[in-house]
Amino acid sequence: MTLSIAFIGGGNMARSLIGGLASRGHKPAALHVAEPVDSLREGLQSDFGVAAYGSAAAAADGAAVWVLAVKPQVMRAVCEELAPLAQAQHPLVISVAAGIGTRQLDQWLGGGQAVVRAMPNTPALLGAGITGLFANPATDDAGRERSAALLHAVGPTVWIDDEARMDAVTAVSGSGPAYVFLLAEAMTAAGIRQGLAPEAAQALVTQTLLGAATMLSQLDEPAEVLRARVTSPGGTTQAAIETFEAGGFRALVDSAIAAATERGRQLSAAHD
Ligand SMILES: NC(=O)C1=CN([C@@H]2O[C@H](COP(=O)(O)OP(=O)(O)OC[C@H]3O[C@@H](n4cnc5c(N)ncnc54)[C@H](OP(=O)(O)O)[C@@H]3O)[C@@H](O)[C@H]2O)C=CC1
Ligand SMILES: O=C(O)[C@@H]1CCC=N1
Repeated sequence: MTLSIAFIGGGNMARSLIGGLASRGHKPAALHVAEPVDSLREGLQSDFGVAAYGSAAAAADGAAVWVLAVKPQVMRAVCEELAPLAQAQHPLVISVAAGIGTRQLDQWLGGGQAVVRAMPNTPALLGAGITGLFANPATDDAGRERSAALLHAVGPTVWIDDEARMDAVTAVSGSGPAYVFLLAEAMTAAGIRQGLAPEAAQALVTQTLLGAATMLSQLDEPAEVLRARVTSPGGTTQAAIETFEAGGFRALVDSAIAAATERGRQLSAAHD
C-alpha cells in the first residue's frame, strides 16, 4: 500500500518534494496538499494529480505522514490548529522549516508526537536533492526508516546526531543552491561584460557548473586537487584565483554561512 502523505503548505519546497516523489512513482492520489493560494493549489493538482485542499486539517486527516512545509513564521499557528488531530491520530510529523526545533513542534502539536526535522533543498524536484535529518526521541525505528525512505526518493539523506547542527545543514545545503545560482548569475554577467552573447555565456556557465559538480561527485578527489589541475602556473585560472583570494572570497563564504546559521537560531528563538 502506498503511504499517504499530507503536505501542509504547497510552496517552493513542497512543490520540489511532491514533483520528486511523483516522478519516482509515488501514487499522486496518496499525496494530499493544503495550500491557501488558489493558483499554487491548482498548479499542484494539474501538474502532479495530487489531492489539494484549502485547509490544513482537511489534507492532514487520515494521512500517515504529515510534511509541514510552511514558513517558520506561521508554523506555530499551523501546529496549534492541527494539535487536536495530531493527538487523535499520532501521525509521523516531518517538518522542513528552517530553525524550528523538534521540541517546539512537539509542544505546539500537544506533546508526545514523533517529530522528524528534515532539511532538504530544491534540487529535490529533479531527484538531485540532499536532506539532513534529525528525529526526536519519540520517533521509533520505523518512523526513522519511513522518513529517511520518503526523503531518499528525492536524493541522499544524512542523519544528524545533534539537533543544534541542523542550522548548519540549513546554511550549507538548504540554502546552498541559491549560492550556486548567485555564482551562475555573476559568472554569466561577467562573461557578457567580456563580450560574449548572453545565450553563449549562459550555456558556458551552466555546463561548467554541471561539469565541475559531476567531477566532484564522481571522482574520488578533493576539490583542492581538481582545482589545481585547472590552474596552470602563470596561466588564466591563476590570475582569477588570485583575484578571488585577494578579495577575501573564503572569508566571505565563511561569513555568509555563519550568517545563515545564526538566522536559523534566531528563527527558533523568535518562535519559542
Ligand atoms: N525554499 C527552499 O529552498 C527551502 C525551504 N525550506 C523550508 O520550507 C518551508 C517552506 O518554504 P518555501 O516552500 O520556500 O515557502 P513558500 O512561501 O513558497 O511556501 C509555503 C506555503 O505555505 C502556505 N501556507 C501558509 N499558511 C498555511 C496554512 N495554514 N496551511 C497551509 N499552507 C499554508 C503559504 O501561503 P502564503 O504565501 O499565502 O502564506 C505558501 O504558499 C520553510 O519553512 C522553509 O524554511 C527548507 C529547505 C529549502
Ligand atoms: O531561505 C530559507 O530560509 C529557506 C531555508 C533553506 C532554504 N530556504
